Amino acid sequence: MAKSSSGQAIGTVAMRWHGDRLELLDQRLLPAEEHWLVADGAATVAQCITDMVVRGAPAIGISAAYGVALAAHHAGTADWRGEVDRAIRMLAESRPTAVNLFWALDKMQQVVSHCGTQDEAISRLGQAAVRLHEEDLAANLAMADYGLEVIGTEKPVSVLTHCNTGALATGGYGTALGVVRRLHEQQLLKRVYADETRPWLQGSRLTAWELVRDQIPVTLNADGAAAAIMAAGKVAWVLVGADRITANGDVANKIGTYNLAVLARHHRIGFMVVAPSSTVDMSLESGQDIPIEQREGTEVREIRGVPLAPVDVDVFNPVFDVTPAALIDAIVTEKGVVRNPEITGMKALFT
Ligand SMILES: CSC[C@H]1O[C@H](OP(=O)(O)O)[C@H](O)[C@@H]1O
Repeated sequence: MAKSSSGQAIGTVAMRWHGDRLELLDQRLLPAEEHWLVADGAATVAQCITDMVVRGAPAIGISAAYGVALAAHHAGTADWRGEVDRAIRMLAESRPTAVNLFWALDKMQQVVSHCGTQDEAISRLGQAAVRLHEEDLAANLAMADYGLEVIGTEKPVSVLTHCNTGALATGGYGTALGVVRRLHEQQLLKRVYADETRPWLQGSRLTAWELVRDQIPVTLNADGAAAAIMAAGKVAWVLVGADRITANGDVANKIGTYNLAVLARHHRIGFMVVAPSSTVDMSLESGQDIPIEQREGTEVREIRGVPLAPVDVDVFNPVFDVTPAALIDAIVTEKGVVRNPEITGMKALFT
């Protein structure tokens, strides 16, 4: 396994970087099977992103960065720069919503533009991808502390989460699930209620897997049970991640997040978005400008080939929705917290 800048092996529960290949835990098979795929080129990394072998906004950006490094490593010497440029374009086509992907590719483009030889590109792109990975992990840890500050340390709380925002989705600790881990470490977590998160089931298959594995108290619930959980006063906060945050503080996240924001406001429960600054897109004024990914209808009609609906029924399957800033109590980034983003937008932290 390749070494980080501190000389430590760089890897997480979901990805392992070796310099000439990237190993990815196939998240489509969890929790039943822990199977690793080996990506030895940018095309394989791009396909793994599209097919959601690896998913989660920060993890998408990190794996794409490694994909660019692989493109330099395996390029023919004649046109190595052209091959790297084509790899960047291919990776940019892999999924449309998580801005972390485009943020990471832009970082890698800047690095390669300063490289004169292929050897230099191989070395500097590999170092840049590792650095981007390490910085995301550091951001996770900083956000966990900010999230704890927002929630407070007076008494233990229970929270509700949606989708998966843990080590599987990031550089290795988690965004919203990083706050959960910090609460647990500080004996300030009573329980996590984890939405199963239809249709791809990131909650039941991934979040429950992570939390059970880490012995963090978790109760899995159907998405439709979230309202009853809130009405029963079982949770004090809803904690979610993000795939893109626009200048006015609107947030694109997993489909069903908007539902939770409306419910949380109705029940006077805190609604917190936790996302690194690589998720903030100041070039977009509001959430209506965010491209929302539509995926295949089979993801709703069936599970692993088992039909759950008539094979020819029409399906509406946007995999993200947009929560307006007015419904968000705090947006936690590694640079600090934006409280009541409806008032200031993100310009308080991002100029
Ligand atoms: C910290 S992960 C952020 C975000 O990404 C997930 O989407 P997907 O599983 O489709 O990649 C989900 O929206 C998470 O909240």
